[in-house]
Amino acid sequence: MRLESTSSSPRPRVLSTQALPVGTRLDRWSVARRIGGGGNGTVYEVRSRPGGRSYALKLAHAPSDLRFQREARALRLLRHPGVVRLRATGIWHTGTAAYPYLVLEYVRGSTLYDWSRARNPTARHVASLLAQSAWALDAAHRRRVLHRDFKGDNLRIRDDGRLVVLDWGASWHPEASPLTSATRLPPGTGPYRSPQALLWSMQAPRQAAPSEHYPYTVADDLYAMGVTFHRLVVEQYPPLVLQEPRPPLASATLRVLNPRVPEPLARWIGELLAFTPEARPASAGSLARDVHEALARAGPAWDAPLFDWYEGASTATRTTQEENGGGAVAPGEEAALHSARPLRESRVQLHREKRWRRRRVRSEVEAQCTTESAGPSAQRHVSRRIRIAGALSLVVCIAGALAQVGIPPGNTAALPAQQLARTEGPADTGLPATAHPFPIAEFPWPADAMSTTEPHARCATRLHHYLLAAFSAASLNACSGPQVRPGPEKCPVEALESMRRLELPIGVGGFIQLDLQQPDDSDQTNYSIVVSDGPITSRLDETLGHLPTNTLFYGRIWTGGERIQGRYTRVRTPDGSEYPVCFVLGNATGMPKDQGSRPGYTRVHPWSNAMAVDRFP
Ligand SMILES: Nc1ncnc2c1ncn2[C@@H]1O[C@H](COP(=O)(O)OP(=O)(O)OP(=O)(O)O)[C@@H](O)[C@H]1O
Repeated sequence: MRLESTSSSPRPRVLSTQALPVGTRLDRWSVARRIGGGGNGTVYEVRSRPGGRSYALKLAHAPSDLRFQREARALRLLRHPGVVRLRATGIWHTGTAAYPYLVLEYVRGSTLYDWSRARNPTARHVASLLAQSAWALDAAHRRRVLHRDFKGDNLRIRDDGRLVVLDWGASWHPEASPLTSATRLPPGTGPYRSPQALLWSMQAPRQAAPSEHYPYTVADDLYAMGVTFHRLVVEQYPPLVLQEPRPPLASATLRVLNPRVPEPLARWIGELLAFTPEARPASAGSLARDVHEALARAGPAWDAPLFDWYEGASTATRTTQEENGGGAVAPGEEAALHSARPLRESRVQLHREKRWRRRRVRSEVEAQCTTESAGPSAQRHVSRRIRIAGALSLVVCIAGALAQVGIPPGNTAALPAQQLARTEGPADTGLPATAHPFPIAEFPWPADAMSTTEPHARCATRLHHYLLAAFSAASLNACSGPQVRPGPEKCPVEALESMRRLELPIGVGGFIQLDLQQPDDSDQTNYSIVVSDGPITSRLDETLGHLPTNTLFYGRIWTGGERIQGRYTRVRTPDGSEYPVCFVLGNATGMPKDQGSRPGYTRVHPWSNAMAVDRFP
């Protein structure tokens, strides 16, 4: 890889890996600005072409830094909305040194503590973030990945309130390359270390062999989470404890420091900070579920700002943020008008988007239901004899399908609609029906739109919906099973033209939520949803060319082969504009099926990529 200038202007002079000049090129990535630096690397905002999408490129300070390899491997194991996504890796060769780098999704927003200072959050906000970070850690722990440097500085809060865990360079996972460390404690940050880690490091020089390392566990990550949220709600670290305190650090103590912290929130934090690992929550997931359930019942006390420094602000000190309902700010931290305005605008935009989603998603479901129930006119006027034949086929199909999923045909009447839905609902996973990775108040999708169990107002019930769909399929296909994907096809000229105008070059890929009609439970269990042949609506989860986040992709999937194939031919942006496009699901070879798939029952990860193509394979 060469280091070069982006233009014909003189090549930028590189002074240090920690201060690359704007315009420096690392492979195809061009530096747009320096975001910040940590102990091991410097993070730059980069683009692969002018005006293109931003990424965060993290360049190692030390040549051949093994942490980068470790971070890349951990991130490849984790695909979760609460975990920063890895786009690419590379090595910058300069002189005789080779500096590894990672290209990550660029997470707009601010770090947890900055976010809190600028916003004076409510207990509900904080609990929502506690649940989100717990879901993200739980997803990692299920994959046997330990973060080992969990702290507020490594959490970024997006503008829409979603939390992303960054900096997995210190993480541990079964295939991690070993990090040599003089201290023998894993890399991490002092105040976030558990009492066990501190005690071990104090005693280790006498007791342990030089090669012995501290046995870091899930309980250490949970303790670090407790420290993070303790600092967040009382603006100080918890006391250093090296022997079990009597009485234990009670939630009451925390509430003395900040009486606005509701008892359950103080209790959760207290439990995370329990001296003995056994007294901490059994898992990050169990904590997340508790928080989520409590939030669903939380009263108005949870909606008051957590800090009182905003109270009593005279109108003279009120800022644009306050005037526009954006919440108060700390004395001395009032946002200047020039930054308050974008803040306000982004909030207004968020509201608009929420409203749009509510309408759009509803109309989406309605449209699909209407199409399926009404069907093409040929079907509507189908003769009585064909209906009878169709009904008979339907019975055979349902019996066949039930046999495939192991449900005795005689029991269909007793089946709740949820069990006939395509997704495995929380009941299948042993989770409470209310469980969701993001508390309802914070998750940008309306609960009704994402639910597979709630019948839609105009779509009688899921059962009805599926019966109608099955009836249509049975009538038309005579129970033909998975449909055959059509052969290769050129992308129509108008689609190529609109992709050119939308700056979607062939080969560019975007991150999508595969099936809009299924809840995003990706972090709860085994990362799978169940899909079947037919139309599909996916949601773009990032900006791609001129397509904004939340653009809908309309297409069709086929599940009959080794891999799932999908073609998208139309997109609709949040402002309602539609464009013809040609995108495939995954890449030219499709998308892998998850374990447990069998004919007629295809499990997949709920998140995937869609790639622009000039011909469908
Ligand atoms: N993907 C990202 N998107 C946006 N900002 C990011 C991203 N990754 C890191 N940053 C920001 O870049 C800055 C430096 O990152 P970071 O501290 O993680 O570097 P580091 O070398 O890993 O630090 P350390 O290992 O010492 O914690 C921080 O402000 C962080 O919030």
